[in-house]
Amino acid sequence: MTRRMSDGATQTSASHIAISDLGHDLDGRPVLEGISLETRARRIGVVGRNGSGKSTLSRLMAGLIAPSRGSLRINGHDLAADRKAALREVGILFQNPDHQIIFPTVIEEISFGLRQQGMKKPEAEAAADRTLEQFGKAAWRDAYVTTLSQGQKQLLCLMAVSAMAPNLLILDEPFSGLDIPTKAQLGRALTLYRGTLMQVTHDPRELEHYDEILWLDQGRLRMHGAAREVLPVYVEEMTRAGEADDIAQLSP
Ligand SMILES: Nc1ncnc2c1ncn2[C@@H]1O[C@H](COP(=O)(O)OP(=O)(O)OP(=O)(O)O)[C@@H](O)[C@H]1O
Repeated sequence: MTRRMSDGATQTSASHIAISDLGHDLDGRPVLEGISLETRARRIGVVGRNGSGKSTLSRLMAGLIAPSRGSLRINGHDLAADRKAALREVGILFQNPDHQIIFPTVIEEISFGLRQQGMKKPEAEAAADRTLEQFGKAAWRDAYVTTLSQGQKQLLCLMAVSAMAPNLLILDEPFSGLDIPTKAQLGRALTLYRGTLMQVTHDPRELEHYDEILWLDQGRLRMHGAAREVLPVYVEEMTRAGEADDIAQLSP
């Protein structure tokens, strides 16, 4: 549950994710099927090959789309049906920050989500200023977004979702395309986050210190367990697949 403290700052805590027999169709074709899991882990990695359904699962978890079958609850809420709960419970970061940023300046962008959560403009700007301070980026306040690099835009998106203090933060490959130092700096910023983090990535090295891994394979949950159990099996299978030539196969 998110709690607002006396100084106006918010505190987040770990989330309870409960998924039962979840299935989802896109263009009349099942892209997720028979997914059931329950977890209260704080750091969850999602792996799987291209097209295995990772982004679709992320969007379902964030309540951006409703499942075709089964149920999905975050801290007891059906987020696709309850947009107010979704704004409070979940934040999502996508791969391309340009798809996420809508305002011309940094302070407007960070304040927007807070206003969506019901804050008045001065209160939202004060909370946005606190977030900028926490990240050591107070100097960015009035900067135009167009002057930021891709990594800086991604950090802005991270600050904007962090300001909303969601209990579940979903990262859908936000670090692909960033250089190594920028990745490291964003990674450090994430360690400040106290809620549940779910990160989609193709790079198992990013998940070594995570608690649990979900491995999706052709829309099904192939494995769910501790990182030390799942990652070695996943890496071995991906290495084997890399030695084959299944990229040559076209879908019917
Ligand atoms: N808008 C859409 N309409 C129809 N099919 C879609 C749509 N978006 C995705 N798909 C299909 O759904 C399946 C799962 O896609 P999804 O993007 O969830 O996989 P992914 O694991 O995130 O892939 P990647 O690693 O390439 O990002 C794929 O077969 C994809 O082609």
